[in-house]
Amino acid sequence: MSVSLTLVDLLAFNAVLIAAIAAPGAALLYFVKTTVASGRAAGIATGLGLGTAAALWTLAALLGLEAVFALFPWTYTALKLGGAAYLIWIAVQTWRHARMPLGDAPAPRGRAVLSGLLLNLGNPKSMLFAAAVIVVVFPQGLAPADIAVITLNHWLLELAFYAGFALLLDTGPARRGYLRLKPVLDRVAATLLGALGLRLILEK
Ligand SMILES: NC(=[NH2+])NCCC[C@H](N)C(=O)O
Repeated sequence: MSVSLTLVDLLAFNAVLIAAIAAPGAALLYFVKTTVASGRAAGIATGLGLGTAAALWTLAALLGLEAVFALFPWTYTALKLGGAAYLIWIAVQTWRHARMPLGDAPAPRGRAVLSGLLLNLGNPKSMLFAAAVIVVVFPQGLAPADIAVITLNHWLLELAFYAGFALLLDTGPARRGYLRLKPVLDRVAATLLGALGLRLILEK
């Protein structure tokens, strides 16, 4: 027999999720950098990619797919190494372009969506995190409709968070400050992204 999802369950899930999205990490750093450098449309597109990947990890966890990681640990390792390589690649590109002025042409949005998607798909910890939260927050035996509601809720929350944050960040002073300090800020961002990539490789 399936039990039903309550509003309280969803609110609890959303509270944990907001804390996770807002916690500083590679995704947040990349989102902030893209928004300040390329504007709100590019930021929102990046958030769309990040949020879609994160919601897919939650869907996977709701379907119990973390068992795949337990059965075939190499799938986890492969995803993690792919994610790490991608982060390090972004870090190298960011470092190399640090001294270049920003072009007037805004970054293509399709690319921003794809970057966000790849960045969070290469973070298999997302699924383990979602699985752990789901076990605590939701009752056992969710119906397919509940699974759809939770996934859609997660996706919309991600979009709302990144869109709202992009609007807050994309201001004249933030952009002028960034442009003035671009060579330094890009290298700091590149170093942090590279370090996060290395940490992914080294951690158990
Ligand atoms: N729901 C998410 N967007 N999760 C991934 C992001 C985790 C963390 N905020 C980071 O910046 O790396």
